[in-house]
Amino acid sequence: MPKSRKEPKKEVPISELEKPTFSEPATDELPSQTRTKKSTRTKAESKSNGASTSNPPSRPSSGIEPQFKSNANSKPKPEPKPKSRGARVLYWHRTDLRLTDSPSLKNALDIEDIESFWPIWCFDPEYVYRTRVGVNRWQFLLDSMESISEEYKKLNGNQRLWVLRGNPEKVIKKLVEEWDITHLCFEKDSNAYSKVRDQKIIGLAKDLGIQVVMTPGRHLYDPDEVIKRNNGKPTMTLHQWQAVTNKMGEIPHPTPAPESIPDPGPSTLKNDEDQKWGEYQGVDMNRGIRTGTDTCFESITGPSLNPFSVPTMSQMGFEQATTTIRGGTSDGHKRLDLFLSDSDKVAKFSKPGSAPTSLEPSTTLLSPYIKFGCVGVREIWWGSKNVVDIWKKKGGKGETKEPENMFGQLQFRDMYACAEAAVPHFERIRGNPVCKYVAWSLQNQYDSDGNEILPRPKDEDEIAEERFQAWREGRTGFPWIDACMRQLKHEGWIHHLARHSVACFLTRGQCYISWERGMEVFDDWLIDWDPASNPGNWMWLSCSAFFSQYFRVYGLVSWPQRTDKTGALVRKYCPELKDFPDKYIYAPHLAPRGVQEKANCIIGEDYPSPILDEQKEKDLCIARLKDAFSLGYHGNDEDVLNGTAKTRLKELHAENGHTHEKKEEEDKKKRKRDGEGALDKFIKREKK
Ligand SMILES: Cc1cc2nc3c(=O)[nH]c(=O)nc-3n(C[C@H](O)[C@H](O)[C@H](O)COP(=O)(O)OP(=O)(O)OC[C@H]3O[C@@H](n4cnc5c(N)ncnc54)[C@H](O)[C@@H]3O)c2cc1C
Repeated sequence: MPKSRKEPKKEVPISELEKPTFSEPATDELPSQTRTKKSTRTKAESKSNGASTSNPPSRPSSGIEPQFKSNANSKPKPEPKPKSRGARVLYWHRTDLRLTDSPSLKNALDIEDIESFWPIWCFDPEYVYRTRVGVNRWQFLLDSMESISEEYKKLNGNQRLWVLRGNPEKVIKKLVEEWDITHLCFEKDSNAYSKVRDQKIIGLAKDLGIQVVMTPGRHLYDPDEVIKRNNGKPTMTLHQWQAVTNKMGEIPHPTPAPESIPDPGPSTLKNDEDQKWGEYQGVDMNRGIRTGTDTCFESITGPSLNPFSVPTMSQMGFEQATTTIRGGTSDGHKRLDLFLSDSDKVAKFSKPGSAPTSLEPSTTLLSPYIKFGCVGVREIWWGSKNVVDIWKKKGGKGETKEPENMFGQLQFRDMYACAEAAVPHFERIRGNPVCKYVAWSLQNQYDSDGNEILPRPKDEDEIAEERFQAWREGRTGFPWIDACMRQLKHEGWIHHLARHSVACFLTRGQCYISWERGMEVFDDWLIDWDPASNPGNWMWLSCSAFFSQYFRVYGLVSWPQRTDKTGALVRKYCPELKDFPDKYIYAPHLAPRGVQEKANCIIGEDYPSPILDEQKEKDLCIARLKDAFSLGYHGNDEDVLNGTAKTRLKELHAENGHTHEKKEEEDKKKRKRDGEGALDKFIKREKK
């Protein structure tokens, strides 16, 4: 019997948090503060920097004195400070793994009279087990954590990224109690999951009597503010987003990176032996890539020989990554600098004009660095703006405009964020008010309580299931699709227009399979996966929302040929086809047997025959989408929720002859009319 998906997070009973503890030996000698920032900013000024704060600081009475030890180079040991004076700040890195362009970090460092400061990362078992993340994204995250840790060390030899393991509520409670925390600061996120989590954290902070400073900074404008100004509605077009944000003033300039970081306070934590830091009840969504034992959660601080360290892939039980794209704020900034160093490229950046077929990325490849907050969006925006302004001053002409230029790209990202934050169930069809209803094959199924049924029951549509697997594994028999899917799996990134191609093919182009299934594969494999951009773009490509020209379908041969007639990407990712002549590289099944033999690749044996008839399926898909648009259902309509919409739509397809059977019949008639087979044609031609 398939089980229903567990709803997020189980509350941890307080009793469990208060079990007896034992002490772990101290590992670090802590020097005195190298910098205690005395901010002259008032609280009102801090707020005007976008931060929202909760609860005035009130010192928790844990009875633990701050531990200050002298620096080897410094003079006499300072007297231990009496409690309840300076601020003891936890800076919680979640969506930002950078020091530059971080209004949130700036607000944290601007807190008056900082006594101790810990930049932390909290590995949440919910994230580690419940979220689909492939090996390449894991590796990218770990790289990015290492990279920011190095940046902290450069600013203050006593600092690092303090990596903790466990449910954030449990971990934060423990840190507040043991490290005597007064402030918890983090970058605000606006997506549905983060909001629920943040409310819990804010409630916890209130109970613990600490102040929360939550600052937006992940987008050009705070999505919640944009939605508020849009009367609570999502922005469903770039034009809508621009109309609202045009009245919100200039995009803020990036805040400078800090020049120094205060010292941390104590660097030890008691390990509660019986505390289950990795407690999680549900399906491990990453079990497919977890080939080893996960030792990440054995204690809150990680391995005793290297406490608070960034875990390795093997400590998390994961296989090695395959991607060549490595994470980190340092690499991200190198990539940004490289882009900005070519002013012509920046000024004339044109997304539709870039090549999905090129072996080296023809766009910036900044998306994974933006996703993990290794690079700030305002740095890209203002960096590009300055370059274009100087270029124009020097006489440059013919710059590209929105939406195809770099500014348009960043705006699209914000537009999706402002849609996701305002739309319930943005990541699925059922219950999603902006998603048009199409009777796709392999849609998610739900039990009577509305919970998704997982693991998925076998779908009755076996052909669709086979097509889906072939698409996922890059063996559709269409080299362009297969090369893109294999590149995606291997590298965790493909060009935007390659994503268009594979998404269109899977959904409204040919396969007629639910975008939810394709989105899930991207959830697994993309290193730049984003909870707004991924479902948003899948809805766009499947004409479920944002875009509706369902009759415009990407050709499986003509489209890649537009930018590369030689098929370089196919030759790289489908090496079995590498010796085909250019003429057949995107359609090797059309090559005569002799050509196949010469290329050492027989279609149907060494490389699959096409899984479907491109044109026939395209016609059928367009016809069905037309039917769906005529009924005009959306994911939250009662008829969709109770299943009537699916039945009505299927009846309409049958009435209009938009079924495989009818199409087959028509084709047969047509063949008869035109003459069947090669011989008939030959006779006809002779008669002429
Ligand atoms: C089906 C599908 C799924 C996608 N899933 C994601 C995703 O999970 N995460 C993600 O970041 N992008 C996603 N995209 C959007 C886009 O493909 C990538 O942002 C882009 O290809 C990243 O490459 P780049 O950094 O070189 O982009 P560039 O062209 O250099 O653009 C710069 C930045 O602008 C933003 N951007 C550009 N286009 C888009 C867009 N259409 N939507 C949202 N942001 C955009 C990205 O942050 C990108 O890094 C998806 C697109 C499709 C068609």
